[in-house]
Amino acid sequence: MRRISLSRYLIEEQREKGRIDADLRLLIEVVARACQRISIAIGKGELGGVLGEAGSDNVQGEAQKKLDVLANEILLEANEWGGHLAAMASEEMEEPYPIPSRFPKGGYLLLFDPLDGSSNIDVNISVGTIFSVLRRPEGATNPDEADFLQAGSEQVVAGYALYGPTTTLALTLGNGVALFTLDREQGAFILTGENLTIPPDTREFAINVSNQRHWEAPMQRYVDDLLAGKEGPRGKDFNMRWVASMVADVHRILTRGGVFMYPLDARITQQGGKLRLLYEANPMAFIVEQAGGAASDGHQRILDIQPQRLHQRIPVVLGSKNEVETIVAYHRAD
Ligand SMILES: O=P(O)(O)OC[C@H]1O[C@](O)(COP(=O)(O)O)[C@@H](O)[C@@H]1O
Ligand SMILES: [Mg+2]
Ligand SMILES: [Mg+2]
Repeated sequence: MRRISLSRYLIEEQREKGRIDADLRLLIEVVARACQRISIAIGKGELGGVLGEAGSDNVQGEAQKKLDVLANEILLEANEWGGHLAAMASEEMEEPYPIPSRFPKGGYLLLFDPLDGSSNIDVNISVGTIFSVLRRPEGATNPDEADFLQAGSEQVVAGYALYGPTTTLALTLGNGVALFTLDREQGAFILTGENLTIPPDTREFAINVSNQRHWEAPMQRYVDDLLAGKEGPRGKDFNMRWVASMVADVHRILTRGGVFMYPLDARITQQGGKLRLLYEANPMAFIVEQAGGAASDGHQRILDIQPQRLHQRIPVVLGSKNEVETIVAYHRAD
């Protein structure tokens, strides 16, 4: 079997297929290397002193874990000097991070959720990193918040690393989704899947049902109908999974189908939802669509939403296409 490393895959994408330029190739390589470092830190767990609270809050008022802070620093440090970026934005930082003036600047913007699934860190359950790449708008030499407010359909690259029993990297350059597995001995990501495809139909859903009483009526009705199984209006039994790490739940869907939902909740109406549009919903929506799935906020395609704020949150429904369409139909009927 041909062993294709991420580096070789990217060089072929650049040289033979002309899909990416040298800066984008460097950017993806650097992010992947940062994810390897994060994977190593997570693997050390208690022995590396990386578990527990950092003792600070992020911009969303959430208590930061040591690993939230560490993963953020690793990504910033790895990406600031290569000359491929104009600025970065992170779930963990209030303002965009400008490239320090001592380094050259490039034509791309990088956005990330450095550590997704924070509540799972201390209990040794899979967590991840999610990233998204946009073009720097023309003339934006020192990009500010407004320059990051681009619809998800403008993303040029999106991906995630999943730190599970194995560390995997899912990547889309806008032409399907490829999957890489970290070879820990070699220190390299190796191609282990191409053109990942999410089956259009499913019998598996992922949602935090403990919030049911706070959801809007269409979502309550939909989940009631799933739980009614064979005897209910759907006429079939459904299985449920909820890792509480979006990366892990989305990865399962990419592997065997399913639908993932984090709906609006009466307690968080003000903030618009739980998940972040720019760091979580958009990159995952891009990946899922590239694998033949769909992603909606219940009413419209996530990738069409024009962001208003850097840390905007939205409801998320994504996964198997026909099931996402069914959920949208429940919302339409309301
Ligand atoms: O704890 P809950 O309410 O089930 O929420 C779980 C969701 O929150 C998240 O952990 C939010 O992401 P962060 O850990 O990056 O804040 C998602 O990964 C996950 O799907
Ligand atoms: Mg997250
Ligand atoms: Mg996070």
